[in-house]
Order: sequence, then structure tokens, then C-alpha cells
Amino acid sequence: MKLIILFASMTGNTEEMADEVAEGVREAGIEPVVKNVMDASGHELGEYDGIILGAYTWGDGELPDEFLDFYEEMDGLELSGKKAAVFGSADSSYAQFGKAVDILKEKLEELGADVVAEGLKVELNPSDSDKAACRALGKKVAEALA
Ligand SMILES: Cc1cc2nc3c(=O)[nH]c(=O)nc-3n(C[C@H](O)[C@H](O)[C@H](O)COP(=O)(O)O)c2cc1C
Repeated sequence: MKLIILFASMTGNTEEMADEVAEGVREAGIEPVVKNVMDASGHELGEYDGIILGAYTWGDGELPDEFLDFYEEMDGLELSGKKAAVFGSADSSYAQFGKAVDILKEKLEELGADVVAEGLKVELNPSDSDKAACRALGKKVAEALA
């Protein structure tokens, strides 16, 4: 089983989350591919059984610029049968808290993926309990592939 974790992170919070998500995937016995979304193309997703996307929220509840090409490349993909989840750091002082997580989750569902965990939104830098939630998310997706 192959699982990929793709993330965008400007100040490192979402990247820290990605590291913990990866650890949770490993706990379930799968070695994930972990990449910055800028080094990935939407078409690659077809190669994987598990897809976990991480993005901070930008602008007024928008996807980060780094995610835009990838998001467009996802159009038309057929992701049925794949297990997926989404996470991201955000800031509750903004009206659209963690909206990028919702945008990516909707996209995955629209393309037929089975999103097996609630979108995980973390306030700024992940706390110890947030990190545990990240590991649990990774583990949940990996275990759904068994
Ligand atoms: C210009 C700007 C716009 C932002 N807009 C939002 C927003 O609409 N909603 C939100 O939840 N967070 C927003 N944020 C907060 C970031 O998502 C937050 O700082 C996050 O921790 C960054 O994650 P990173 O360290 O992975 O880059 C914004 C931050 C900046 C600088």
C-alpha cells in the first residue's frame, strides 16, 4: 500500500503537523512519501492508495498560493477507492478559520476519495495534544488501507 502526504507551510506549523502525521502512518506499518506540494503534481495522486493533504489558510479563507497549481491539476482525477484526510494550521483570529482544510476535503470528496477522518485544524503551532491528534489522523488513514 502506498500513501502520500503533501503539504504547504509558510512558517513551519503545517510542516510540523505533516511530520507527526507521517509518524502516525509509520506506527501503522506504512512508510509514507512526504513532499512539499510545490514538488508534486496532481497527476501523481493516481499512484497512491492513501492521500493526506496539509495546508495552512491564506488570504480571506483561501488556499495558499503554493497549492493552486496542484489544486487545478486535481481536476478530472478519479480517486474512488482511495482513503484520504486533510489537516492544516490556522489562526482563529481570522473569520474563515482553517478554510483551506475544508476546500481540500471537498475537492477530494468531489473526486470520489473516501475521506476517513474529520479535517484537522490546529491553532498556529501544534501543541503536544495537537501532535497526538496528527499522529492519530495519519494512523487512521493508514489503517483504513489494511
Ligand atoms: C496574510 C495572511 C492571511 C491569513 N488568512 C487566514 C485565514 O483566512 N484563516 C485562517 O484560519 N488563518 C489565516 N492565516 C493564518 C495562517 O494560516 C497561520 O498563521 C498558520 O499557522 C500558518 O501556517 P504555516 O506555519 O504552516 O505557514 C493567515 C495568515 C496570513 C499571514
